[in-house]
Amino acid sequence: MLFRNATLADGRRRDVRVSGETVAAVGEDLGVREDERTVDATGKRLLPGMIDAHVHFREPGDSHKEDWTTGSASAAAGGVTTVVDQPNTSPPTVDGAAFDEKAALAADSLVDFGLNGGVTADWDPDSLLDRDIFALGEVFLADSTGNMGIEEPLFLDALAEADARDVTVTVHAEDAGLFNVSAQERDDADAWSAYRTARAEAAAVGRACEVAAERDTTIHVAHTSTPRGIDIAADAGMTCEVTPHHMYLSRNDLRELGTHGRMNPPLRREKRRQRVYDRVVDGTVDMVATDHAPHTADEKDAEIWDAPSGVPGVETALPLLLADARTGDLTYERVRDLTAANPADVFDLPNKGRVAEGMDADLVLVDPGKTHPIRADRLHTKCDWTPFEGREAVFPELTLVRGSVVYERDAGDRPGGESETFGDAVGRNVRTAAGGRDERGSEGGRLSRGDETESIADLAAEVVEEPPDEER
Ligand SMILES: NC(=O)N[C@@H](CC(=O)O)C(=O)O
Ligand SMILES: [Zn+2]
Ligand SMILES: [Zn+2]
Repeated sequence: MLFRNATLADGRRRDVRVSGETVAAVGEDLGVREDERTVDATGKRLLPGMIDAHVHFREPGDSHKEDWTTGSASAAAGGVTTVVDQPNTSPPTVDGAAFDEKAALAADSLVDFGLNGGVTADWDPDSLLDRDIFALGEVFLADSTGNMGIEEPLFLDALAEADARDVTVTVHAEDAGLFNVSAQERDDADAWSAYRTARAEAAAVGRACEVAAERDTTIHVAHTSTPRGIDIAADAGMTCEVTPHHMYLSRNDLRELGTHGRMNPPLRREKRRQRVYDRVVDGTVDMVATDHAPHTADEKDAEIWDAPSGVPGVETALPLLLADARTGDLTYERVRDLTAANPADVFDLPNKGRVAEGMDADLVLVDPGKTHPIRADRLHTKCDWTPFEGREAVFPELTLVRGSVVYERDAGDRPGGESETFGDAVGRNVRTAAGGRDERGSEGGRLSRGDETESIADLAAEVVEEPPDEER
């Protein structure tokens, strides 16, 4: 397959040839071969597929919310070519048998995948870490969907087990001891945000980074939602991700979203949202990951204290970022780094994340000139709703996973329209494909940052003093 005259993330115009599973050549005029499909990419952007390091595809146990077929179709249509599934399924992915059960289900995936291993009192590190897990996590330092919250001693055990086998640990950082219990007297949707305070996140991020640094290891902080949490992780030399809902939605949106806008960590004040967005723009944030957490609309239509936490997002993340690249709020290079190059570096996927010769042909073709409003009924997640209804976004026309077309839409049609087609379930475990954990480099691909870990204890202490409503 040959993409002719495509514009890459850095603005270069190039022909890109795909041969088998990889990018065979990137050049100025590669010449057309008779036996290959040619795509005229003039005026279009050809980007590396998104690596979404945080999704919940709900199998086994909750396939009425999502399954690997619908979740991965949603990913493919949104330009996501690798997903990382989290362990809070039923049963939870905390031992070798549970991992094997999930791995068999993931064979339905249209896109490449990683499967994380979880930590609970019942986990079995020996059998779990013997499998090709992607990372250990998200380790729940407070309860979220699945009630997998653990206490610090178990977290320390998990850090040691993972470090001994060179597995990265990812953390859901909230400190339930700092939740604002007085908010429980309220019954409006905003009460959830008042309850799970910004301070509870910052303190938990600080503490998790501190204990990791003391043990001379690193962690990746999942779904940071506050500027303070991001700064603490970055200053500690750790990595972090931000979700599209924390980039684009704030407590102001809860009037309209109601209980559908409940998630962990919750939506923050508008001022904090802006500062989170600034940190995505300036590169303090390492990656965008969706925390795609589907629940049905029926389930979400409950009292605020009864509704499940989580929103879908895997299909709309890259399209929303590309809409911002169109207006200039983000550069295409930043979008590439946030969605592909950085997750590939942080999680050690050397064949993914860039459009270059020899890399996996995980590619997304978009026409930056064409925006479409996000409509729930045109998305492919089983949960059938979106918190981003009506927002303009730039959807892919073509998505390739290791050279196979997994999603294609006629350039003239709208997303979710008649001319849309999906490919076969070609997805593979990215750890197994790389030859398993033992054969990967021992250094991992963590982004290097200054060694400023001494100040973490101070930062964490400072956070505990901080008044809850201060805008930091
Ligand atoms: N984010 C959420 O609110 N929910 C997630 C769990 C999680 O990531 O904490 C889910 O699995 O539903
Ligand atoms: Zn979480
Ligand atoms: Zn999650």
